[in-house]
Amino acid sequence: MISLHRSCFLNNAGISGSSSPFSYKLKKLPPASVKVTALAPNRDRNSSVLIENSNPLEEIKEDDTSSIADVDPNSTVSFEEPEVSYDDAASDDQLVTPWSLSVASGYALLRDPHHNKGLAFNEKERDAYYLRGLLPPTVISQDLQVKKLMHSIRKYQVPLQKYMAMMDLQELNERLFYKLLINNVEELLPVVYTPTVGEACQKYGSIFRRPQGLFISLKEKGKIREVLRNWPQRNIQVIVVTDGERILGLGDLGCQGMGIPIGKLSLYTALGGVRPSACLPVTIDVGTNNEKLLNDEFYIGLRQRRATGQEYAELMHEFMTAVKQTYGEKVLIQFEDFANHNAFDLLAKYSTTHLVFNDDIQGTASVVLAGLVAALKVVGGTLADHRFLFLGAGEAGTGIAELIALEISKQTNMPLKEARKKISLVDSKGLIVKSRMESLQHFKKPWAHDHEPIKNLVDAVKGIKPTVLIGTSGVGKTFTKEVVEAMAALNEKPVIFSLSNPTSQSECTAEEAYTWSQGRAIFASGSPFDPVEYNGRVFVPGQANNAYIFPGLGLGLIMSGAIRVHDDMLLAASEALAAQVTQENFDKGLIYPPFRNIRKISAHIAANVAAKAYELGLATRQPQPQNLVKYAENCMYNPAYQSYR
Ligand SMILES: NC(=O)C1=CN([C@@H]2O[C@H](COP(=O)(O)OP(=O)(O)OC[C@H]3O[C@@H](n4cnc5c(N)ncnc54)[C@H](OP(=O)(O)O)[C@@H]3O)[C@@H](O)[C@H]2O)C=CC1
Ligand SMILES: CC(=O)C(=O)O
Ligand SMILES: [Mg+2]
Repeated sequence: MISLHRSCFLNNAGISGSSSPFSYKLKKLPPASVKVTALAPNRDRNSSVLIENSNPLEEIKEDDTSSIADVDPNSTVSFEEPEVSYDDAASDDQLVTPWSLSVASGYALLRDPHHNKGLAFNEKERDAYYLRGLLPPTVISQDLQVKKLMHSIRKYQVPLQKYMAMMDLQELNERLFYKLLINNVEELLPVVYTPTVGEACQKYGSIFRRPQGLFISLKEKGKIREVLRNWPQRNIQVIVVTDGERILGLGDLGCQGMGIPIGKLSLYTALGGVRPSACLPVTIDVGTNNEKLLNDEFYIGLRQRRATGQEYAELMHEFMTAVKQTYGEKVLIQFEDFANHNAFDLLAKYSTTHLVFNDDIQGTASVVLAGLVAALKVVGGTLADHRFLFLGAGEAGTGIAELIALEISKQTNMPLKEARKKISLVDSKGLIVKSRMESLQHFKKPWAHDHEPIKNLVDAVKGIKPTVLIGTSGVGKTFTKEVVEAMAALNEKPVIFSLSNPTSQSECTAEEAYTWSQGRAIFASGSPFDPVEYNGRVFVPGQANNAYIFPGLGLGLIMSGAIRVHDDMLLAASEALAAQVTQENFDKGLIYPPFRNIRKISAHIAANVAAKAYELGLATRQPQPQNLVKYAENCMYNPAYQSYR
């Protein structure tokens, strides 16, 4: 018996030229004779790779379990016929082998999302791969397919329907999904990402169809390496992992948080060019404290309250260890949407042994710093000349605050402790001040300044007199008219960021920010808002979302073979992003470049991050490419269809 794996079938590099959906050259055999059963996926470790690898990012190891080079590429191959061809041929009391695999051709090829091209299969391919009759006679281009799909997606009125249509497409035809997303990124980002992904997570139990990532629950304790081996791809380069406890500003969604890693990784591919087969979404399920979900008959996760303490730590540790053992030291792990009582500790624990970063703490910090640096061109002064006030002192709030302080300290040689004094934070109990020190969580302590206690935000604005107000509270409508007016009374051009997601949790809307400040606010938000017309002028709000940063940051880490994430890399990412804002953008009120240029932006971010990795001696890919921007662009996955020989 032969074990087969589809990741080996095709070079995923997105290069033009021809390849075959078979990874070996089969002499023409009818589809039935190329059907095989596998003992279990990928247990055979003694193989090497047949296909030429032209993507510098695609490192195929000698012992890559996903290849089938032990099959003579020039021979006519006959495979053992499966005892049971189809699972549904078995009666209830018969045992079946659930992992029978078929080589992609004919009907199966049309159902293989990695190789399916639908009506774009040309005449030759239709002959070669037994597709005659399975498709109507028309052959159309990928561009026409994109046009047609956009047409149908635009017909849906309900965002969740658009989301489901996109997920269906991803499961049907992966390249078309990415082509569509890349070509229409500004229109489709709110569909596959915030705000719609939030609703999708809330309803994930009802809309769940097929697994798009790995669920690792307490039931899998002691078996996580086995679970990782069940995933069909081997050359994983990026993992986004959540435990679902703080999904956007929507709270604990347990196992249904899976929508977030899936969405983030779609952006790794579409925005950052990391190939889809290198991406692994993971949800760690330790239960949920969400009563509504626990009582929901359609809930798909463990029906128990969250495990904590040692039980939680042990599962996470087994996961982190298994990931490194399975994919090697250079696999990037992005922590996403963990609650802050775990997020900071996990980051501190694993940042010295693994290539990890926390997107909510560090990615967010990098994107916001970029927006602030760009905003200085409009409001004037240096970072050190400004005063910053945050509503929300959790992961995003303290993460951003720390990176701003670090940058001020670097720019001015001011001690970090001094730089922090320019930044104040308000949490659910009021301004963070020294007198609260004893009861503060550890990540808030550096922000406990000498100041009298203040209970509410308006009074904090009046007392601190900030030039910049940043919302990271996860609570909508907290930048009231009074708050925005207080900012506008203090500043000619108040900088106001409402970062909380999804839209329902935004501290204020773009319209509110512009209207209440009489069109003077420099505004950006975590979830997108439409342009606003105020007093005959159109303001285009920027989207201050870590989606600008993590795809390029990840690409830079991968392409340099970085082994650790360093704060200076976040500063490098931030600097590259800020440099992409043009005068034309500023003229429209934007402090971020438009997402439609995101692949170019990501290439610049990746190059800056990689350069920093080389400078810090943290890069292992040698020699350093001369032109890192070009190198980044060449590394990027291109979703154009490949021609099959
Ligand atoms: N735009 C972007 O790219 C990103 C946006 N976010 C968004 O930021 C929000 C917060 O995320 P995160 O920092 O991880 O969450 P955390 O839970 O870590 O922090 C939330 C903070 O807000 C405070 N808070 C809650 N309610 C209030 C209130 N009514 N008044 C004042 N403070 C309040 C909490 O106070 P206390 O500590 O007292 O409980 C806590 O300090 C989320 O909506 C998330 O979607 C996050 C990451 C990236
Ligand atoms: C954007 C993001 O990471 C969040 O809202 O959590
Ligand atoms: Mg997040």
